[in-house]
Amino acid sequence: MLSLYPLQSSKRCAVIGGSGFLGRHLVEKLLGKGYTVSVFDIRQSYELPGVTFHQGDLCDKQALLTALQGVSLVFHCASPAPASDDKALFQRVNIQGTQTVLQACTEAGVQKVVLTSSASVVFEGTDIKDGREDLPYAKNPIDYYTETKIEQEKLVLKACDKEKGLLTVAIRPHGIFGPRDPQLVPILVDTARRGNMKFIIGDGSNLVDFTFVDNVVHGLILSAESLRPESPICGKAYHITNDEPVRFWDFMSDILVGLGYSAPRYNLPYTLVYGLALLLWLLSLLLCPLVAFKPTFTPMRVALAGKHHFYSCSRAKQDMGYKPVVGLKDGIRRTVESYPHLRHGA
Ligand SMILES: NC(=O)C1=CN([C@@H]2O[C@H](COP(=O)(O)OP(=O)(O)OC[C@H]3O[C@@H](n4cnc5c(N)ncnc54)[C@H](OP(=O)(O)O)[C@@H]3O)[C@@H](O)[C@H]2O)C=CC1
Ligand SMILES: CC(C)CCC[C@@H](C)[C@H]1CC[C@H]2C3=C(CC[C@]12C)[C@@]1(C)CCC(=O)C[C@@H]1CC3
Repeated sequence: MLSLYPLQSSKRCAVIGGSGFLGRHLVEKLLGKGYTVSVFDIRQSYELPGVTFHQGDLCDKQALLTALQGVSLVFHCASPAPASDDKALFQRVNIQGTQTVLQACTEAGVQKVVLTSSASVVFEGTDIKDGREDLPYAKNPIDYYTETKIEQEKLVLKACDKEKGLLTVAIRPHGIFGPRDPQLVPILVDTARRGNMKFIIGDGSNLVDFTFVDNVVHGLILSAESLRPESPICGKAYHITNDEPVRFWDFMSDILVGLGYSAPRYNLPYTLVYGLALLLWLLSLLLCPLVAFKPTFTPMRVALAGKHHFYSCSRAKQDMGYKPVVGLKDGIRRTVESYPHLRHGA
């Protein structure tokens, strides 16, 4: 029963991965809503009044237990970056580490766990249009990141147990963007600066979701505040997007042009680029003991750039009243303005 730990304040929470892009936006919003926040992360990237930092690896249960003292709500937003492509690291952090997080939460008397999963858990490199949460998990995940995010989500949802007093939910955002994002805009600009953003992969008509970070934060907090024993959201996964599918290449062009770069113009056949990306990836695996090179166009990125992948968030609308708080155009404008150092010529 939830009354097992009555002394814990419902406004005291922990954000695991709170030094990262999404985690820090979440922490800032939580503070604004009157929460007291403990951040647990492998690194400390900022200081803020009202935040206690605990630096440590989430695979270390003792370190977690210290950070979770008196905490009733945990947001789990930590993961190695997809670009690392390090199988052992993903398994250790996303699978074993998540098991450790769940054990520590149980031992510390935490009542609610909100996982940041990913809509990619159902993406296998083929088109997804208006995908709902009942789509099966990818049988052939396209990379180790996706493979371990699937196992992580399963673990967290299975841990939901009203009798034991632990409620869990998984939020699945897609293509998060916004100020301070270390992936999407920096990789895009780096590729453009090297002269490799001239081409459109496929015919350019594929629709995808990109989600402004504030909308993800809104979905995370909404789910935490809706998570009660009688709520329909217990033990379930929810897509959280901007609910405005956009052509992948229009979105990329808006960011590039906004930052003073040219939009890609020439089309290349999807299968050709995907085949080349696969070949390069295999080569990088074979040659890694001799030379370390990381291809920009990985099979996952090519699939994301050339296929439809947009998701329905009607379940989140229905069960928790979710509605995006920032529109796509506004999100793109705010993002572009936040990267003066990445502008062309800067
Ligand atoms: N960005 C996106 O488009 C999407 C992200 N997600 C999910 O959202 C979550 C947040 O992603 P995002 O903010 O983009 O990622 P970031 O890399 O910016 O944030 C993740 C944070 O977790 C930290 N971390 C990594 N390993 C450990 C560990 N062993 N112990 C403690 N902390 C650790 C990272 O540190 P360090 O940087 O040193 O590794 C980083 O500070 C992730 O779970 C991701 O899978 C889901 C869908 C889309
Ligand atoms: C070089 C270009 C073809 C593409 C540059 C932009 C990409 C770096 C990004 C476009 C879609 C993004 C995306 C993710 C990471 C960055 C992109 C590939 C995720 C894989 C991040 C983690 C997730 O859970 C899913 C995301 C899907 C979209």
